[in-house]
Amino acid sequence: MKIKMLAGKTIEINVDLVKERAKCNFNIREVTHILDGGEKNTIQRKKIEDISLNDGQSRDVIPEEYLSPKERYENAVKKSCIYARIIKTELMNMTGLETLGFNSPVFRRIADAYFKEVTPLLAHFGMFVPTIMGQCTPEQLAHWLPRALNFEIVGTYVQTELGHGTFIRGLETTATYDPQTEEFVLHSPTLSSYKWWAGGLGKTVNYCVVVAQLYTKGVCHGVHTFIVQIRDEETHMPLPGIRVGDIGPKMGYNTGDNGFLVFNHHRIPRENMMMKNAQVLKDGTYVKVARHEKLTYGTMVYVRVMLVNEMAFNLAKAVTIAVRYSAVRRQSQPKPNQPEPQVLDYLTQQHKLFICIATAHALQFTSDWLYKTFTSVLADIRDDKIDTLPELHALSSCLKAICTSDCAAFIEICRFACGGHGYMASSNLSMIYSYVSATRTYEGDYTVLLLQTARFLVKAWEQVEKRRPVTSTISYLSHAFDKLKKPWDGSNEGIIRAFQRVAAGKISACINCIRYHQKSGKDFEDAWQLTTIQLVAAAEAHCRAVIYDTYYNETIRLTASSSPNVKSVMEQLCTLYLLYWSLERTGDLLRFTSLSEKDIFDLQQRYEKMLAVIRPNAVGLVDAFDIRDEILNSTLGAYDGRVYERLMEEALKSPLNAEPVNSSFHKHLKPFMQGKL
Ligand SMILES: CCCCCCCCCCCCCC(=O)SCCNC(=O)CCNC(=O)[C@H](O)C(C)(C)COP(=O)(O)OP(=O)(O)OC[C@H]1O[C@@H](n2cnc3c(N)ncnc32)[C@H](O)[C@@H]1OP(=O)(O)O
Ligand SMILES: Cc1cc2nc3c(=O)[nH]c(=O)nc-3n(C[C@H](O)[C@H](O)[C@H](O)COP(=O)(O)OP(=O)(O)OC[C@H]3O[C@@H](n4cnc5c(N)ncnc54)[C@H](O)[C@@H]3O)c2cc1C
Repeated sequence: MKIKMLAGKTIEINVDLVKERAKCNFNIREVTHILDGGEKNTIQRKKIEDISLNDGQSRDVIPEEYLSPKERYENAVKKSCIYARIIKTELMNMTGLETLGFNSPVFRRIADAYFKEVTPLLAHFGMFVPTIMGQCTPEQLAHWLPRALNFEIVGTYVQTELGHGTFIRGLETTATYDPQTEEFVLHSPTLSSYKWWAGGLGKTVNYCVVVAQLYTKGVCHGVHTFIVQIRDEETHMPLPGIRVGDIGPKMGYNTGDNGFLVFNHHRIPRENMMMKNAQVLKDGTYVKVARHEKLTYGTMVYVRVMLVNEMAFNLAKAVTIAVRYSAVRRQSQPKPNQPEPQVLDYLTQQHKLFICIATAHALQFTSDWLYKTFTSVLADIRDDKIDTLPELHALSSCLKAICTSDCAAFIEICRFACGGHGYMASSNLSMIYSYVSATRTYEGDYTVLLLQTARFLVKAWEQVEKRRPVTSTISYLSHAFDKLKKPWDGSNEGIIRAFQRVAAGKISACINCIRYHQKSGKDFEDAWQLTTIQLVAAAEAHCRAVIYDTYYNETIRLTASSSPNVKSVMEQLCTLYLLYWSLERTGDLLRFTSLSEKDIFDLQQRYEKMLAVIRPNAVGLVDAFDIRDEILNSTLGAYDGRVYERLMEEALKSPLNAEPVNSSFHKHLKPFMQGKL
């Protein structure tokens, strides 16, 4: 151990980590600024973290794992109130911070210090408020938004039912307009129509956005959104006509009180229909306002966009833990009479971990780019231009699918990289994994969303065939008609072009397959179904080509004025990313490009050399994510590397250690061992 001063405090730091930090050849702060989107953002983030975390209010006295489900929930509610109060009273009003909004990634970061799992208010922040902002008329906005922002009401987003989550058009809850009383009657006609899953619904919220089939004058107009009060504002008792409760234990999100909701002819005022995109007049006349009917799905698009950023951060947390631990951990003896190496020195360990660092960068840059695209499409929609929406839907769908899926897979690899100790709850890797694993399913399942992107790609292909212009993210499709394969080019640009060729080749193969089935007498829907495995693969290939291109171009742009070593290390990571995926996808490259076996050999050599080049900077690179210990919440990943001390300290908190002999010994084990049971 070595003593070091950090933020005015004296702390002991593991010697190996001290050596690693001394080896780092680039300016860590500079990389932090790039990842934060500029030095100003870093300063602001740190200020917010200081305000929210320095007083220790985020910490639990007893680790959450030792609480009963009820206590865990109650503790999460208590801390949610502290967390929300800080955001509301101390942060949102600070000069320069007003524009951040609830869902700023900075606030999301702090939440991880407060909640090992999630806050029961997650859907209030993440879905209820954004739906109000996106689906209300100005008058409705003036009524509901201040109440929601001030937490006078807390809400959630209630869409999924027992019978349907994916197929929104198949939802069964009805909202039938009654012109006599100028009310909607909400009803759950079947067991499968019971609302299921919404976060915070079980016990926390008193309002919600409900997605239901709208009936007026005997006609069904499809799904629409309604603001529904479900609990009394004073007593919190469920209102008449409402049955509501918690759905029980889950793989994660256990402090999120996901709930069920059943309506028995529950009446709400006509004004509670969210009327920005469609209206029901007092006499029951239905008026469509929006030019695109899928604008009702706007909150889902928003959350899909936000989730890409969420993935970048969660992977950054996991790889910070795994890299620091791998620098501290020593194991085996490859050479006799030599000290045990740090496990980070094993090439296989570098193979597991450096791709995770690179992926966190790739997802961060892609998420920033996607968010900009999202805000520009929102501006278009405000100007009544809706032609950019399909591309945003296609992009946000595939990026949400691939980023959540890759992130979950890489977090699991981070756990593998930490051996047995990675399996300890106190490593925090299991919590991070269970949180991220759900993101692959919610807000649109992986396969379903990739098929949405595939639908867009197939249409785009038809445009390209007709020599019509297409948007920038699919402009590469036009090269698919080039007859000759270009010679293999292993430069970064060459690899990106090769993967665009792969994506175009896969889309082309899908088109051929659909047409083949149609020629053999199948209708389009059946031909589509018979091609779906390939369509998912094509959408994945397209998505990866978008990520490679974005990551590469953003790295060049963002490091244009960086110091030489920062520029180098960021470019090395980007190259590593491209080499990694080239080796992962040699089959595709052999099929669609002129890659040879010799080229694969070269790629492998370059990849392994790149691991060695990055090795001395590995700890510096995870330090550059600049994630405070309170947020990491990990015995293995803390900045000081006191891994074994922390593991032991945490173990001693187990209630089983409170007494030398547990009563079950005398009650069960002893009689059993003595043959008396
Ligand atoms: C937020 C801050 C923190 C973040 C983390 C915390 C998060 C908070 C916690 C969250 C916890 C979790 C919370 C939760 O989980 S909330 C529940 C989330 N649920 C889902 O995401 C359900 C997924 N299902 C769907 O989205 C739809 O039903 C799909 C898309 C599958 C089909 O739908 P449908 O059957 O109706 O449509 P269609 O297939 O006939 O296609 C018809 C046309 O519509 C176009 N289309 C479809 N969709 C969109 C769209 N969105 N924008 C623009 N266009 C769209 C489509 O391309 C097609 O176009 P075209 O080909 O005809 O031209
Ligand atoms: C932790 C968590 C929190 C959630 N929070 C909320 C919330 O706050 N509010 C809310 O409304 N909902 C919420 N949900 C629900 C979530 O949005 C749905 O579970 C999700 O959209 C998937 O829908 P599903 O459960 O109907 O899956 P299904 O659609 O039944 O999927 C089952 C399988 O069928 C496949 N499949 C389905 N349709 C197709 C198709 N057309 N083609 C090919 N394959 C298909 C899927 O790929 C999947 O493998 C939450 C879920 C979880 C896990």
